[in-house]
Amino acid sequence: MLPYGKAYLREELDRKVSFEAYDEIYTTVNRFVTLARFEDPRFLDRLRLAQEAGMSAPSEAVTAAVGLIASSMTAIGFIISLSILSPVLVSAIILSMLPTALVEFSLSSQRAGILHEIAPLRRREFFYRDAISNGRTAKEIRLYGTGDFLRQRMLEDRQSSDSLQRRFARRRARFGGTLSLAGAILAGAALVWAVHGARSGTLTVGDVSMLIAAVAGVQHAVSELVETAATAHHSLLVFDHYMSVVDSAPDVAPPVASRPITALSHGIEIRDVWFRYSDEGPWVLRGVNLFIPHGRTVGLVGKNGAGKTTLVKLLCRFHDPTRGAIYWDGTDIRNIAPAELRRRIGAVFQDFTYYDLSAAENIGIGDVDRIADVPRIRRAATRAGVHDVISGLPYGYETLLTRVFFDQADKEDPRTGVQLSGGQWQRIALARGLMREERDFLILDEPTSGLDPEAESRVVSELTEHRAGRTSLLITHRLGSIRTSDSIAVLTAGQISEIGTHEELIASRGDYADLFFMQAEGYIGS
Ligand SMILES: Nc1ncnc2c1ncn2[C@@H]1O[C@H](COP(=O)(O)OP(=O)(O)OP(=O)(O)O)[C@@H](O)[C@H]1O
Repeated sequence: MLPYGKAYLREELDRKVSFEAYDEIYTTVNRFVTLARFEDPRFLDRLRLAQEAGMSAPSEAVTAAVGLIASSMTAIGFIISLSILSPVLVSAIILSMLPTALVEFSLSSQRAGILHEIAPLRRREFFYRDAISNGRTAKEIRLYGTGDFLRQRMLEDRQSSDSLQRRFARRRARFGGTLSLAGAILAGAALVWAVHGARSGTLTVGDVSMLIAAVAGVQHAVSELVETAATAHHSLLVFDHYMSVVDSAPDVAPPVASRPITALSHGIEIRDVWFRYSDEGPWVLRGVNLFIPHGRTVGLVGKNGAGKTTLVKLLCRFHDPTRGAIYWDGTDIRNIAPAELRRRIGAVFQDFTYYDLSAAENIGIGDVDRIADVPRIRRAATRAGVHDVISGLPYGYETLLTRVFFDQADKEDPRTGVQLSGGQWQRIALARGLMREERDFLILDEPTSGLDPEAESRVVSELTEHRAGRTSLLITHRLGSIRTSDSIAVLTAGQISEIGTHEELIASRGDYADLFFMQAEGYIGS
């Protein structure tokens, strides 16, 4: 009864500690305001270690602490009984354990170091594993026949991490073997001494048998004590990775002068903004100046890699400008709490997210406070031209947009989840961005790139109507859908090279006009 009760309590303690650690780590990750840490491989390695440590290290440390108390008590008991017979032998045994202790502690540090070393390998291994077994990559993998290539890469990484661990295991076995041999020699010497004592009459036969038992007992108890202490040491070292993540400093400096954000009334000004992703990297934005007046739509066009999406990231404050600043009605956005700023922005990103959730949740998540606001969700879906598609799904808005999960209620129903087409998904993402009806600033980064011409024309006219009187930034390569913008800016290699209305830019015969006519020719022929 008692062992079962003890095991239950231990497991319950493990569950509670792991749950808290699990919660804390993801709460910390959610607190990161910018994308910088998510783009830093060193941080991602630490996060992976912290995730593992958060799961195992707390319970290991608890086990080790409990074990430490138990083995200390056993060791003390044996030491007392042996010291009655031979205090010198006790001292010799304890001294002989010192090298073991030093070696064990050094090995536990090395083991923690190896975990750090293999973290990038493990992360890559997970990437390959996920790519091979993920429904979203299955098409390409099959078409290009890359399954074995990825599996090979995965196994290579696994072999590299295995070989690091094997090297450590061998070192440990070598040291452990040598120390055990030294212990056996010491125990042998004690036996010889005891036999000699019995012969000379200083020890009785009873003393000899007790001495043999006590030497073995002390050696076992002390080595267990050392091993448990080393395990605790290792758990603490690993736990350090966890602590370094949960204690991470905020990823943006607190505002110099925090200002409350007010409804946009004048406009958003990007003033001499320079940006590069790292100190060594090339400049992506090189002194961008752009004003987005309140109530107007500014279109932004430019070649691939010109820096359009980067500018969007700065507007949402996923990164801060390296030089220059962005002003919201004259207030530097670095002086506005990021969450407040983002509450006023609605956005549709080029690389939007596919959530394995229902259609309603996939849209409602655009304004999580209104995730249950069905009329608003339907309105957003209608504007994005996806209402009819959703209405035709087996469970309408409640249909899961994934074949990865079962909805408990429909476990037996093959219609439980559906897969949408690329363009339908894009309209879902657009609806998500339109959930924030009263937001001040709408950013649309390639919102119609995957739509068929009919859907595009419908969505463009819906969006034009929706944008009227609202402040928005529209980025697209489809110049036909940008011509109704109040003004259009051309971004060339990180700088605004042209700005004006569609008519002005066509008349000036610059890059925009070239791009526009090139596209138009593609449709009507030359
Ligand atoms: N996270 C990143 N780290 C480093 N460089 C990046 C990162 N994201 C983008 N870049 C680089 O910044 C430059 C601008 O990229 P950006 O995505 O802003 O271009 P874009 O104008 O939106 O292009 P597209 O029309 O292809 O979407 C590119 O050279 C790209 O390689």
